[in-house]
Amino acid sequence: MIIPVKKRIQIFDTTLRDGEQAPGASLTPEQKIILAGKLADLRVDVMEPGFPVSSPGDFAAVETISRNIQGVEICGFARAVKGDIDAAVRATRDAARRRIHLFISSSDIHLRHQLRMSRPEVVAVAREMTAYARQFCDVVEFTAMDAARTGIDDLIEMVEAVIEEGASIINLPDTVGYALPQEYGEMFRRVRLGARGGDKVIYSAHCHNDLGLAVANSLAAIEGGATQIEVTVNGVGERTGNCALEELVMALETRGDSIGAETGIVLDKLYDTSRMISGAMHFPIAFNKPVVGRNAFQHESGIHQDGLLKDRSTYEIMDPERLGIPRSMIILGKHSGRHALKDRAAKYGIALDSAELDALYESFKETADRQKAVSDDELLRMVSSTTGQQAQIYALGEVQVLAGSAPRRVAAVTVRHLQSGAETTQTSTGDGPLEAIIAAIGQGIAEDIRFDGLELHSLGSGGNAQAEAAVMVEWKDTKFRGTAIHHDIVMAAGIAYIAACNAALLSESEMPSPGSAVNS
Ligand SMILES: CC(=O)SCCNC(=O)CCNC(=O)[C@H](O)C(C)(C)COP(=O)(O)OP(=O)(O)OC[C@H]1O[C@@H](n2cnc3c(N)ncnc32)[C@H](O)[C@@H]1OP(=O)(O)O
Ligand SMILES: CC(C)C(=O)C(=O)O
Repeated sequence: MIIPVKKRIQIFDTTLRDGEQAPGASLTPEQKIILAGKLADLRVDVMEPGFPVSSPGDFAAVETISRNIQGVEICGFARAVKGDIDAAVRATRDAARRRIHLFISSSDIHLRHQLRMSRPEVVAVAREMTAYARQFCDVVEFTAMDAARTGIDDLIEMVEAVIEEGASIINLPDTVGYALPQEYGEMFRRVRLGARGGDKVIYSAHCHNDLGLAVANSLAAIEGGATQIEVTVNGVGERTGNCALEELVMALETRGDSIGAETGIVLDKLYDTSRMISGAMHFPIAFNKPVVGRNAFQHESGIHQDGLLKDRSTYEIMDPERLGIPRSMIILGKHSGRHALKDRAAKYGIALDSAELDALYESFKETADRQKAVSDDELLRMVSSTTGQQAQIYALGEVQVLAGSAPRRVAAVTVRHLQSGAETTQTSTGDGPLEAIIAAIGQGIAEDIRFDGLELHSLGSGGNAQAEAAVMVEWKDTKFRGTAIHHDIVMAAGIAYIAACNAALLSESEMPSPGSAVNS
């Protein structure tokens, strides 16, 4: 069998430059330095950590990243202005591999209204500044800003001029997210074939998402001959953002057979990197965001759940574990069916015959009709009341939490061991109320179960708002998860913690094997 060779696409990450230009996304130099390390671990090929002339902080960030981050080419961004180029050259001086990225507009709209220069003047500046940058740096990337709205002959004229002066990477951006895939790909083909020297340079695409086409346009550029794609993590960037790194990478990974291209990105770091960028920028990730959104691998509909339980490929085109996402998740809610209920109960070691399952299903649907989702804890209580089977080992009794301006928060909880009837009351403190309740419950659980993390989401808003908590624990080298929903965020976390401990302990019970360790 002949395996076709895939084109290697260079990933040029501009999260810390164009990504940071999104209103509200500004990062401190310290944050940029940490995030640059994460991007290097992700193995982006080129990193643009800032715009050195734009502020002393950005200069310092690019300078420190150039000195300390290894294994990635560092790019200094500059207008076609000597002062910008000088700053970019100085800031990237200590990088093991570097490039200067300079840009000037090419479209009539920008020439007339922004630069207020004639075309011959702009081409002359592009030429002169490319030659100037080449004096200091062997690798110069030139961007014809607003290329996608530029007449093809004008674009070719500018590209030929900068190639003559030594630019070896030509970026043709869709600066305002205006292009359609077919025309964007065609622009690359025409410049590549039409410009003198156009066959000797690397082509780069840089797409904005104003019409939701940034990824599609980037893929079209690859078809048109681009071998470098400029991206940002989570698609952050000016206005509606840039081509999202994780979406482009996974499109190539999933459909590389058809596109014939691949990247060097370390897939299992995608999710963590996405969360770090989201946290640092304070930009939440939409639930339905491709690849890294909360719902990307969560399923609530019975028919989909049934298919997934039989074989994941029925409704998932990517394997979440390859992306560093723990697993696909089955969420129990009003659209769920018997297969999912039976499977969830089995994961807690509870076998249900068909009459018990029918009774549970009826009670479940009544509850699910009134709320967004049904937590494991609620399900286990329904199992106990509908089947008489003891489906819980521990239960949370009285809870009191003191929060306020005092430096430490205090929690007192009663934990009941349902089988023995034993009860213990524990008190603990923490920097926040969540930390305090988690510590107090941990003291009340006799077994050595390690708390391994908490996720909180808000369900709804206003008077109906509820908190959904998911707690991960580790028991005998295996991870377990418990979820709970409550109007009180602290209670949601506490109940979810107990549910996770129950999941761990029930996995060892006499009842039939709970199947896979990390339960859905
Ligand atoms: C599509 C993009 O993402 S482009 C990058 C956009 N990013 C940013 O602007 C973020 C950082 N920017 C900044 O900190 C500031 O805008 C600076 C430091 C770059 C410039 O600040 P100022 O000198 O005060 O100029 P200001 O931003 O108000 O105006 C931009 C000037 O640059 C000119 N200009 C814009 N692009 C270019 C270019 N590629 N090459 C040369 N000149 C340019 C404009 O015509 C304008 O010139 P004018 O003063 O003669 O009218
Ligand atoms: C200047 C280039 C690289 C850019 O950010 C754009 O065109 O959006």
